[in-house]
Amino acid sequence: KNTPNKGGKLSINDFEIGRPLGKGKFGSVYLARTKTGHFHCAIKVLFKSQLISGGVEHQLEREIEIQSHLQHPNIIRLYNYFWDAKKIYLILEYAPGGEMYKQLTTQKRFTEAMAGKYMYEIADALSYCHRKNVIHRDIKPENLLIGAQGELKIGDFGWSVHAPSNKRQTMCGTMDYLPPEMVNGNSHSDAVDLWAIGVLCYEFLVGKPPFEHENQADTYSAIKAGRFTYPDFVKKGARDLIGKLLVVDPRRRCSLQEVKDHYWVTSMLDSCRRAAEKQKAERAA
Ligand SMILES: CC(C)n1nc(-c2ccc(NC(=O)/C=C/C(=O)c3ccc(F)c(C(F)(F)F)c3)cc2)c2c(N)ncnc21
Repeated sequence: KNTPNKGGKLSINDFEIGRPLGKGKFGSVYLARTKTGHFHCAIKVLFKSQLISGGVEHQLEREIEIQSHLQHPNIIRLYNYFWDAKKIYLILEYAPGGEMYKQLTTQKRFTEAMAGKYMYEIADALSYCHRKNVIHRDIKPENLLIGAQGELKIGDFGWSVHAPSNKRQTMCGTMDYLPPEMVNGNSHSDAVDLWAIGVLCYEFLVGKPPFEHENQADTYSAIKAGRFTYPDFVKKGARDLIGKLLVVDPRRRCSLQEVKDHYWVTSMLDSCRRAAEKQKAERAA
């Protein structure tokens, strides 16, 4: 396949750079394509100066190695990387659907069918990561993208070096997605991802996160108490799933497999598939 060759001496000269797709804290992301074969990708340019503060170079390289071995339909692929004197270039799978949070902002909130499908996709991607001993993917709408078929893609922006996404005012350094064990400064396990997708499911359906309050202190105490309410339009199935994820005791949260097998998620997946079949039949007709 004409993807950038692995391990070969790749350089920025092998690519034609297109329009900027956006700016992260550690650098910008551009649409690009390989000169030979016109393979479309996204290139994230990171400034070494901002990344490497004293000998974390090998840690970065090891972590990028881990990330480049993650291959899942709901995780943005890191195809390759290289650097020159000043910059690190990440060659990434391009997500034509753009940012999930922009969709959420324009649509205000997602239908149950979309929210359920996204919950299946993110649970599938995270169980893949956990099997590979990768946790703490920074799960929030800011780090999620949409692929060519409208599928959810986890795009990690500077995975180990958290680039606080300066996308939304409230999101900058937000703690809306922090679980109680982290608010209390306890150690955390992959159960933080379970809490985060509970917050995500709520935000997909309601349009704002469950513990959002005017001031941080109220948000903290609501998170620690696991205290939140549902608007009337949130139906029983969704409440059942969210209620099994937003559990203060990390050991009592339901597993990713239980999310994928949850009756609300499977019924929403079926309705999405039926709708897609119907659309395909109409197009074919
Ligand atoms: C602007 C817009 C919204 N945008 N942004 C993307 C995009 C998607 C994924 C990424 N992924 C990463 O950054 C991954 C980083 C690492 O795995 C990593 C691991 C260890 C490290 F030390 C490091 C290091 F940074 F510290 F080196 C990194 C980045 C941008 C995107 C896209 N793919 N398609 C369309 N639009 C897109």
